[in-house]
Amino acid sequence: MEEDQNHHHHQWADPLLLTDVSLQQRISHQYNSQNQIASPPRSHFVAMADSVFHHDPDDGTSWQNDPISNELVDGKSMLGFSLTSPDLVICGGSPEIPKSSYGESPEFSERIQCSFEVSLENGIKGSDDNNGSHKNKTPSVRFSSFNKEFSPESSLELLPPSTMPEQDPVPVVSINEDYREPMLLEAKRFSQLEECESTKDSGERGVKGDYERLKMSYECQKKELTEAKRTLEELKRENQLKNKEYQETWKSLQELQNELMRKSMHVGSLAFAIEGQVKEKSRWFSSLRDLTRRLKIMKMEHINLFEEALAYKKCAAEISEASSTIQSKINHQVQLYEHLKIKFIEGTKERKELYNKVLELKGNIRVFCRCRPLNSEETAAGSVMAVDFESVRDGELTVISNGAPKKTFKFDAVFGPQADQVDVFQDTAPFANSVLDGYNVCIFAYGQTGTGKTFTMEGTKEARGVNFRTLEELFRIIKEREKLYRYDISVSVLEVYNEQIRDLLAVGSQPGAVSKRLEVRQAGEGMHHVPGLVEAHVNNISEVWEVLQTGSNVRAVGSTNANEHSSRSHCMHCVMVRRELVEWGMHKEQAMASGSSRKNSKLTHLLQDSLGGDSKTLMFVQISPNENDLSETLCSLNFASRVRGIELGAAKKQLDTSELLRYKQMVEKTKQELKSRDVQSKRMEDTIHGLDLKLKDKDLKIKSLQDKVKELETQLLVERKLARQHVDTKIAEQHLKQQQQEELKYCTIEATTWKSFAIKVISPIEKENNPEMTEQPRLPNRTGRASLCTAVRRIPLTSAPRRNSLIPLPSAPTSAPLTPALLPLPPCEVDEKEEIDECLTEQVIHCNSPKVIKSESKKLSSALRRSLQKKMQRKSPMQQHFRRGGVNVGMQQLRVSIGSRGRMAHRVLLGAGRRGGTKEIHQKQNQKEKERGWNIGTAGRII
Ligand SMILES: Nc1ncnc2c1ncn2[C@@H]1O[C@H](COP(=O)(O)OP(=O)(O)OP(=O)(O)O)[C@@H](O)[C@H]1O
Repeated sequence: MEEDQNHHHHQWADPLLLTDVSLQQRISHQYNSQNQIASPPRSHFVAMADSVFHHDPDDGTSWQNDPISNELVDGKSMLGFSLTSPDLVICGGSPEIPKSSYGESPEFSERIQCSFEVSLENGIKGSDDNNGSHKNKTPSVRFSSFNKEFSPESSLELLPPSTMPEQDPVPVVSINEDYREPMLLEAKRFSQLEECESTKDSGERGVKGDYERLKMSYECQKKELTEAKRTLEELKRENQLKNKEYQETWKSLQELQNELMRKSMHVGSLAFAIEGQVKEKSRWFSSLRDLTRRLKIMKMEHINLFEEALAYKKCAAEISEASSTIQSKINHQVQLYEHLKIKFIEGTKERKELYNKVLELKGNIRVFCRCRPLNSEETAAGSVMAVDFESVRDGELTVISNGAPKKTFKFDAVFGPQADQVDVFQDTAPFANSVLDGYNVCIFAYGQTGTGKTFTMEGTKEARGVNFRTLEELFRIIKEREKLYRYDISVSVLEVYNEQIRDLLAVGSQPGAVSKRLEVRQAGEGMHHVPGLVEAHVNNISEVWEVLQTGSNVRAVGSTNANEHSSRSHCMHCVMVRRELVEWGMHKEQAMASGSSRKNSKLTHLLQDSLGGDSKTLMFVQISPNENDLSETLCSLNFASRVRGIELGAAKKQLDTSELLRYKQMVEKTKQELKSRDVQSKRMEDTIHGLDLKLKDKDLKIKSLQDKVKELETQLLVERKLARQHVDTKIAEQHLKQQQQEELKYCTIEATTWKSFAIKVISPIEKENNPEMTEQPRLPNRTGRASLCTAVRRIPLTSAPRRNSLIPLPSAPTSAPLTPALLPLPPCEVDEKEEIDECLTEQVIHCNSPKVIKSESKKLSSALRRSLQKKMQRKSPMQQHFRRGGVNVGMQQLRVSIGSRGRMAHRVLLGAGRRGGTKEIHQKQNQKEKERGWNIGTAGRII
């Protein structure tokens, strides 16, 4: 812009210099030829950069010339200049300035190229006489601006006035440089004329001479005046013409100036717009850089994630391999476990058998003898002890009568008055184990009234009896075996009184109340039971206690001589145990009965199942220590001895103890093995569980990573697409703007009328999305001038060229080379489109370099070709033939013909009329079908 302005300045500065020099010459010439000027312009003219002033030093006034009329405002001078703008200087010219003087100006201006100040104060004839002192001064011209050829000290001076007093001073311009020749020549010519006239005057001194001289002078002046008048007229006319021309030129210049101003403004706005565009472009480039950087980062992340995913896949494969190994080990362990389980079951069975053998060795009916302590009354009465407890050892008991041992009894265990409930139960507990092993167990107490049967079996809250403790032991063992078995325990409490069975758990079973009559029945397998008896399910020992208390509270009680609170009845607690093997789901039902009993047929009937077969029986024979009860005691002990003696076979007792020991060792060994196997199996299960959890965690991680990779890929694709669209749009806009700028640059400034027309702007993106838009006819390119003020902007239809660094949309689907033979085929089906779409997607994702774009384009073309070939192959030759021949063939329309082997097959009946088309076409088609191995015309061919 600055250069342009300088250019314009130089271009328009020349007329200023031209005018100034011409003015200078004209002034010199005028004062030499006509010394008498009516109103001598004793003044100096100053030509400055922006205006020309006429200055009168006498009154100090200055006038500026009228730029339009080129006349001074007060009419004192005809000379003037106009400077309408800093760039444009228009010369008005004076009527006295001949045209020829303008011809010299360019050279002079070229040489000088400066503005200057002219001072003519002392060199003009007719100046004010009162200011004679000014005549001695030297007119001078001062330069105000110079190029490199002039130094700032350069000056242009007028010559000093003539020494002849009678003659008018002749202002002579002298220039102290070589550029003053034109002015010096003019001054020389004037001085020669002056010399000639002075010589003539010196020869004639007389009146005649004066007359003649005056006459000649008059004639001469007259002629000169006439000539001057004529010249003046011509100059006036010329001045008018010049004025007219000047006005036209002035108007033109004003228009041009206006146009220039508009253009300057337009250029300024364009510069502003360009600056904005440059900023926008830089912003977009920075955005693009940022996007590229992010893309790189995302690529790196993608690569890292991909590698991580691969590592995880590898890890998953390893885990899978480990899992399969573990699974095989588990299977092996499971097999081992099954084997051990079988062994365990066998061992358990063996243990049970051995245990039973041990019990059998000990006796299926075991008899414990328990003697209560003397009560307070007996002690107070000074009762004597009839039993010698000091000599009690190994189950032997000696009855004393009158201070001497009367009879010794031997039982499985003997508990004296000091033995508490815990001691008694220690030997009773193994029967609880037998109950859970599936044996019928019967525990009952037998004895005289008041000897402690109820105390032993039920006990008190502070000293729980055998019933409670046995059930407690049952629950303890159930807890131990809960992994192997599930047990269900129910309790029934009944009373046998006066040969009647009473359910103590039934509602309304209060003493004396009328209750439902219960009877003992025999089941199908010979088992005896009481139909309608309440069975209370118990899950823990507290429920057991409640049930026992309920039954105990409703027992029929009375008083005897020996027992103030005698129960007066037989009470029986039946505990039903149902066992279920956890894995096998087997069900077994067996029972335990306990009670306190007297000899009674009903009771015997009830205990029939528990007293025979495989059942185990424990009898507590309760005795009184009082010597007064000796006969009753001996009776009970004798009965118990018989019971024990009857059940214990002598042969069994004689079994070898070493064999029993060996069996015991085997049982212990099996138990240890089972325990260790259990621990091992548990460890393996825990390990497998932990590995399963790890595997699941890894699977979840892999899945989340895969999802993340997919998400990143999708995001990358979207961002690439957006960036590509954005950059394409911006490049297209940039391209359009550049083209407009180029058009503006090269357009000429001329007034031109345009017939405006609308051009639809098609962006590259629209063109991609609507390919048919590209097929619109292109308007012809305009040639010639361009108007700056057209109503519609001219926008080229050609889209901006793509950059290779960006991702171009593939144009293969429309530009793929299709051979004429392929063109008539119908468009691709959905699967082929999908294939192409896949190619496109793949291309969009991966093509980021020209090589890749080229290869992807090739891939796309080949995919298209493949899809079209598939399309051709998919249509069978027969179908193609029918399609080309114009025959509509469906399976229902085909006739079935019999082949050579008599098989039914579809046969095509093609009449010449149905095939359609000409014979030539038919022959060609036949030829093609033959080439493909099809012979439609063969009759009986199996299709
Ligand atoms: N081993 C013992 N230690 C302390 N006290 C006992 C013992 N045995 C019995 N007794 C007490 O003897 C009394 C009578 O006992 P219990 O009622 O159990 O006899 P019983 O045989 O059930 O009588 P019945 O046949 O008449 O019902 C009770 O007060 C009981 O507390």
